[in-house]
Amino acid sequence: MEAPISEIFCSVQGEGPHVGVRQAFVRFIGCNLNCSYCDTEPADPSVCMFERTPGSNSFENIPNPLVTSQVSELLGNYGNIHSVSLTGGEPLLHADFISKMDIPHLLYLESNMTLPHMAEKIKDKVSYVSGDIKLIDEFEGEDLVTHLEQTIECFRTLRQTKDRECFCKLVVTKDTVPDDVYRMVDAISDYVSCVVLQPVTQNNFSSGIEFLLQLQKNLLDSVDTLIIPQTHKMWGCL
Ligand SMILES: C[S@@+](CC[C@H](N)C(=O)[O-])C[C@H]1O[C@@H](n2cnc3c(N)ncnc32)[C@H](O)[C@@H]1O
Ligand SMILES: Nc1nc2[nH]cc(C(=O)O)c2c(=O)[nH]1
Ligand code: SF4
Ligand SMILES: [Mg+2]
Repeated sequence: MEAPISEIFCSVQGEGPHVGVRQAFVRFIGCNLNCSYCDTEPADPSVCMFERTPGSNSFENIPNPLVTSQVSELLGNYGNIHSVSLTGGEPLLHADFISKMDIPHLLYLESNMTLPHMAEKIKDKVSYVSGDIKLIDEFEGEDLVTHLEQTIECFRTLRQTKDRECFCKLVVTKDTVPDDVYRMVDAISDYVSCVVLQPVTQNNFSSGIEFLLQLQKNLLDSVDTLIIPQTHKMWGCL
């Protein structure tokens, strides 16, 4: 089983309720969405950039695609990691690969939650689910209804259980519509431990602090709600 991977590195989780834990990251190539705010540039698909020494900014180029045993071997270079973040791009596009991974670490899935059938394939392999609600202007009309239904189905499939932590992240921009947030959070609140409002990181987003605090105040009536920015960008780690 093989997959195209853009980078493998060891850093510190910069987002969500586990900010600060030491994690290895496996970033898969390819995404089924096109979020205007996406901070992940399309990589050179021919190579996987592997940072052997965490924080060294020194990368080895490994030809793509990689097989699962290669990923296991590369991850063996990192000690004392809390979990392995499977991200991208959209990792659920590579659910078959993920289902075949065999590593002695907990798996932390970072997903846009739009591929419920793929989620079904790995629901018993992942210990942490960081699921986004994508309130993006890519969808309208019937497509929007389908998108939101698939998101809810994904959260239902990957919901919090005694063996799997599941929380929701929602990137807040100046275009975020409060009622859309309240409606979607209400639909998935039974499946998650908490909701994280993640301020978009981009040059022109006005601080929006009052807006964020109002959203949090209203969401706290129904679900634990945190405001956590992308912290890795504050100190420049990967
Ligand atoms: C790059 S995505 C990859 C995983 C998956 N495709 C997703 O969107 O959840 C990882 C996380 O970064 C967040 N993100 C991407 N660009 C961002 C930005 N400009 N500001 C804040 N969060 C951002 C996404 O919302 C997601 O929670
Ligand atoms: N440090 C760090 N934390 C992260 N949390 C989610 C990330 C992602 O791109 O999926 C990410 C990332 O790219 N770097
Ligand atoms: S789903 Fe994730 S990787 Fe895909 S465009 Fe949106 S933020 Fe970027
Ligand atoms: Mg990132």
